[in-house]
Amino acid sequence: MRNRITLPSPAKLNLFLHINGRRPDGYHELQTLFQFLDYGDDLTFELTPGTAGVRLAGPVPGVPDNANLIVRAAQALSEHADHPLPGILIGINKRLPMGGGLGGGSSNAATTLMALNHLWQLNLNEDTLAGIGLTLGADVPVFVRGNAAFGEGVGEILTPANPPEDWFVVLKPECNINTGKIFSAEGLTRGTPKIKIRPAFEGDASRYRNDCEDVVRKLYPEVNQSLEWLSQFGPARLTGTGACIFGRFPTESAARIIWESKPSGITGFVAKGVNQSPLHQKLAELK
Ligand SMILES: C[C@](O)(CO)[C@H](O)COP(=O)(O)OP(=O)(O)OC[C@H]1O[C@@H](n2ccc(N)nc2=O)[C@H](O)[C@@H]1O
Ligand SMILES: Nc1ncnc2c1ncn2[C@@H]1O[C@H](COP(=O)(O)OP(=O)(O)OP(=O)(O)O)[C@@H](O)[C@H]1O
Repeated sequence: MRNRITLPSPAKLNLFLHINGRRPDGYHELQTLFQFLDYGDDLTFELTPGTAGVRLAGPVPGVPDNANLIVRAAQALSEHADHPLPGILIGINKRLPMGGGLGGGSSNAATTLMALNHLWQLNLNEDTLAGIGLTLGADVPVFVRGNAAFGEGVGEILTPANPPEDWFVVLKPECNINTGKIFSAEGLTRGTPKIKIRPAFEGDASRYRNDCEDVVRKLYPEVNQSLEWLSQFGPARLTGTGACIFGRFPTESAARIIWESKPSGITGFVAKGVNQSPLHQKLAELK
């Protein structure tokens, strides 16, 4: 049994995102296709016997520790313990932009649930962890399950999928977008009819679309400009509610050529789409 583990906390892309309607509680019914990227944050978990509680080695800028999804995930998990828990120190190597639509905070929460379930020897099953995750954010369950998936409901009803594992150029226009603001925007496309998602969409990237894109382009000219630039080289899409956008390429070298020519001032990265989460790959190696 190790006392210290470092685990990946990968990004996700919404390869497509349809909004089918609004529920009475204000949340939106979605259909989406999630894929992971082999790029993300790293979290280090260290048991500190003789102490109690959860501490972060350093703060996430702009996020008070008690609002950090890592701390909230650890607290939610600790309520399922039937034995005293040793203290834990968590280090964060943050690479994913916040408010980027890459699910960074949700992914951090899922990595924390998986890591502490192991280190605290709670033996909770995946269904229980995904259920705890959903109380923290709509995107947490897919990171707990670890398979590329069609998502329905608010993204928690998941059917494993196998989209092509292409390479992506991910660009982060210079703005942060609040998910709640986009979902409450007046002109948001909310009435896309539900599709039978399984066979038709998985491999047909030409049909991918994101219903948040029109509203985000109008509210954030930086996103509009970046989409216009990237779509010169093929279809470019928004992930989640933005601000990040992505273009897909069949090889790493094709993606890197476009990356090298990006306009100055835009940040981002090149990464491979993967259908098994890097978190689950690492956990399988540790077993
Ligand atoms: C856009 C996606 O990233 C697609 O994967 C997710 O649906 C967003 O997931 P998330 O960031 O975990 O979102 P949450 O933290 O659960 O929700 C933030 C806010 O967005 C709105 N929200 C979110 C998800 C959803 N299906 N309908 C909504 O209306 C709600 O006002 C909510 O208070
Ligand atoms: N550990 C964390 N890492 C990043 N953000 C966090 C964390 N904990 C709490 N947050 C809060 O969550 C907000 C959303 O962060 P996140 O990185 O998940 O955005 P996102 O990529 O747009 O997510 P999504 O795709 O789920 O909308 C941040 O603006 C921040 O206030």
